[in-house]
Amino acid sequence: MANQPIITIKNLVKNYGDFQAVKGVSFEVYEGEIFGLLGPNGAGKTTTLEIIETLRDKTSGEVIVDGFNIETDASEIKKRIGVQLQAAGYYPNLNLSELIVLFSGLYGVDKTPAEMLEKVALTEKAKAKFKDLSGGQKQRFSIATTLINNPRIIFLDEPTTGLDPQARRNLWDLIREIREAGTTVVITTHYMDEAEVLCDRVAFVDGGHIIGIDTPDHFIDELVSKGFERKKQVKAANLEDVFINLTGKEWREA
Ligand SMILES: Nc1ncnc2c1ncn2[C@@H]1O[C@H](COP(=O)(O)OP(=O)(O)OP(=O)(O)O)[C@@H](O)[C@H]1O
Repeated sequence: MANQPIITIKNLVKNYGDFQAVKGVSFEVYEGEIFGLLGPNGAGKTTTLEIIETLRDKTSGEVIVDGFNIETDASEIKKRIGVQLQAAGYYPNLNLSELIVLFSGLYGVDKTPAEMLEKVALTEKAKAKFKDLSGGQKQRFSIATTLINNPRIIFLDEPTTGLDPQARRNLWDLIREIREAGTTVVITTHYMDEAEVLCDRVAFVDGGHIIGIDTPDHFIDELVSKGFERKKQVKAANLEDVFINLTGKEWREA
């Protein structure tokens, strides 16, 4: 089946005063894929995402999301996407169930806390406050809130930063499940091992430009075909494997 673009970006530019953070980037995200935006700090990833999410104005260029133009149909785009809130958005006196009810009301949809919390393995935490969750649980809850409006696309900005290896792997499974259920996922991460196992395609962003876009496999094969060799002998396992092996595969923070 041909790849169907669900996001199309053409010549996107963002200036902050005299500084050009995004310098004319063009790319497509295909329907049903996990698409990664990778690159060093300050490369322009978050700025690009926030423009697509309708949270930030562009300076110039064209952004089409699920057939809608960001200039004329931002409200249609908002209905079709799920965006993670900053932690400050979770009213401290409400528990997870109450927060789901609140967000469902804001979106005008009829979602029960039980069904949303079950999706992210937080059923047991229905009465807990957001601030009392572990790092992994906070991320899972925040992903649950992106799904309330049945979005066509969700955007996850560094969702696994600061998580332990088990919580990280658990989040990968959750993200894969969301994709399997038909939602396109756009993610940023600084962990290349994560991008390699999770993303169908990745774009490398540097200095406001896209400097490469392909599947992780193609990027790696191309580098190897140019004669690249790792300096150090790679062992059959790494320290993360040791961590998982010693502490057990089950994550404990459910
Ligand atoms: N509101 C703003 N005003 C001025 N400059 C900004 C603003 N927001 C971001 N920038 C600058 O734009 C550039 C791109 O920032 P952006 O946050 O998009 O990068 P990023 O790739 O997401 O980085 P990180 O990996 O650190 O999250 C940086 O140089 C940043 O300092």
